[in-house]
Amino acid sequence: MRAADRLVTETVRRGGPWLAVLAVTSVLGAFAQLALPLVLGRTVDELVADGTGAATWLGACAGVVILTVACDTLGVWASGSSGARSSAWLRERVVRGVLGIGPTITRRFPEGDLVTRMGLNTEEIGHAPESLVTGAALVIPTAGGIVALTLIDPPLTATLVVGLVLIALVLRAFLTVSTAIAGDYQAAQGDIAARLVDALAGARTIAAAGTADRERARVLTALPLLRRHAMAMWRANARAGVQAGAVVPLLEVAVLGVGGLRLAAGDLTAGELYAAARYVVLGAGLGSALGYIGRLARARAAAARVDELVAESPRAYGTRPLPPGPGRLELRGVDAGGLREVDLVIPGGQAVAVVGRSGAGKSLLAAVAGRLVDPRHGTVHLDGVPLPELSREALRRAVGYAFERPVLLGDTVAAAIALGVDTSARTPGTGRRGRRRTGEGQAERPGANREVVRAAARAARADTFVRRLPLGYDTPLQEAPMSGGERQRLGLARAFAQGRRLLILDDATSSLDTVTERQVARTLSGELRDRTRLIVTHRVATAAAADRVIWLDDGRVRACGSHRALWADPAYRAVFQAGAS
Ligand SMILES: Nc1ncnc2c1ncn2[C@@H]1O[C@H](COP(=O)(O)OP(=O)(O)OP(=O)(O)O)[C@@H](O)[C@H]1O
Repeated sequence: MRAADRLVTETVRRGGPWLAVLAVTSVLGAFAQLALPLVLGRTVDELVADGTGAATWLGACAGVVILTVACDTLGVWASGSSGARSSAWLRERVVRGVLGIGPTITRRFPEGDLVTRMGLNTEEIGHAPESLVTGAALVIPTAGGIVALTLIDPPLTATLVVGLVLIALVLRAFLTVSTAIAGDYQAAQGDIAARLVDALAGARTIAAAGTADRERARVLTALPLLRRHAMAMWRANARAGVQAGAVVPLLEVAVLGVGGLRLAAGDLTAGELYAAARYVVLGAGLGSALGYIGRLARARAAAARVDELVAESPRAYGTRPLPPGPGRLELRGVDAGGLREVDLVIPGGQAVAVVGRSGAGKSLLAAVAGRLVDPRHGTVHLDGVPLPELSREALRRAVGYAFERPVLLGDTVAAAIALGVDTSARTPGTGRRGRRRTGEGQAERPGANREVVRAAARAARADTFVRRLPLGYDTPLQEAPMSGGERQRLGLARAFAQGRRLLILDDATSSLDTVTERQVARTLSGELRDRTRLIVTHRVATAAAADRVIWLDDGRVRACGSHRALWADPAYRAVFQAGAS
């Protein structure tokens, strides 16, 4: 729990100035509470005596009550604001961290579980500032109670201290137990979210199979567990509440008994006895920290889950730029999960097809070639530079990826294509470069961006259907329902617009009709021929059109050569005849 506690502390510190306001109001409120019995006691004594000073003390009572209410009100505001700031800081950090790790994060954490950790759990940690500061402020009346009782009558203090030790033990045990229960509860929540996200991703399949009921049961598998944890939390709460609550009346009885005897003996005044009874209740008020401790327990449990994300090392980038070169790719002794001992040299400017049966490691090779995945062993060089030594910017500009099922990101169609585009990029096939606006020096020339986007869309044969959309390139993505092939073409356009030296197409033309695929193939071997092209494919025509073919089998390079030469091997032909399955 130590790492989780560190994360909670760090998050609390990010509450900003509102945290200070919360601390001040909590401390002032606590002192006001502490002062109330004193002023009430003095008022009683004045009234019992001649009553001449009673008005002054009544005024003091009113002042203390007003201060208490003001502190409470401002405290609520400050706790909300500091909590919101803390959560916002943590969310920013976690989202940045998770996105910085790259695609491997979803191999460790299911997507729904990730969303729960980044959403619900970070919000729970956001309650920590209030729980910690307000809870800690409860120590003030307790300490004040001890001091005041000591001043009134030292023997009464011993009674209070014994009661406080009992309450502290109850609270400590409650924190430990409820942190564990809250962790189990949150894990069950994550499980439900993970299954739900899977179900939503497969909504079409579920509808087609008519298995919605079965799916509902599968998504809610953890529901009984969730209930059990919730009940356990309530039981722990009730147990601790009863234990801490029982101490207070017992203490009161003990103090009133002892105090009564001392009043009879003339060692205490009636006002002092009244004040002593109030201070005991105030001192034992530590028991009301239960609510704060419950919230703190949930924050700690949530922090343990969020810390697992924060502890994942983000992908490290180097600082080197990419020197001029043709886009030569070299893999040496690469081992990565499903890939073993891969040694390859792909000369710059070649179109290389990657073929093999399903599961042979083609996508993994594509991922390693552009550093979506780092190999466990071995190195990948682009124009002589190991990929991890390249700066993020250099890598992003050099490598463009297109996938079989591209996810389009951005507000509009143009933005989806321009994702990650540097407008100094050369427009595909034109040799022209987009220009930056001079003068201010920061803003890109919008026209340049548009030029790159259009050229890339033309190269991917997407321009015609995009122009037919209601607002053309400015059509919001949500208002542009697209077929699988159209999405693939936008995915291709995005890759063409971005990757200046290496294009990696992972089954990225599989949904295109034959005519469009042929047109894209012509672009690849025509205006894009100056870039190295790594094309994962199941289609024989694509392999035949490539300069050479890498044939993968069970994670290893089985052969590498021209399609024509490889075709002589019946096992190679079988890769296509069997549909690579
Ligand atoms: N990031 C990764 N890290 C480790 N192993 C991986 C990774 N991605 C995939 N694998 C494993 O590598 C093997 C090959 O998967 P890959 O997706 O590369 O096959 P493929 O040849 O592209 O198959 P298909 O033609 O069906 O798409 C699989 O066993 C998979 O579990």
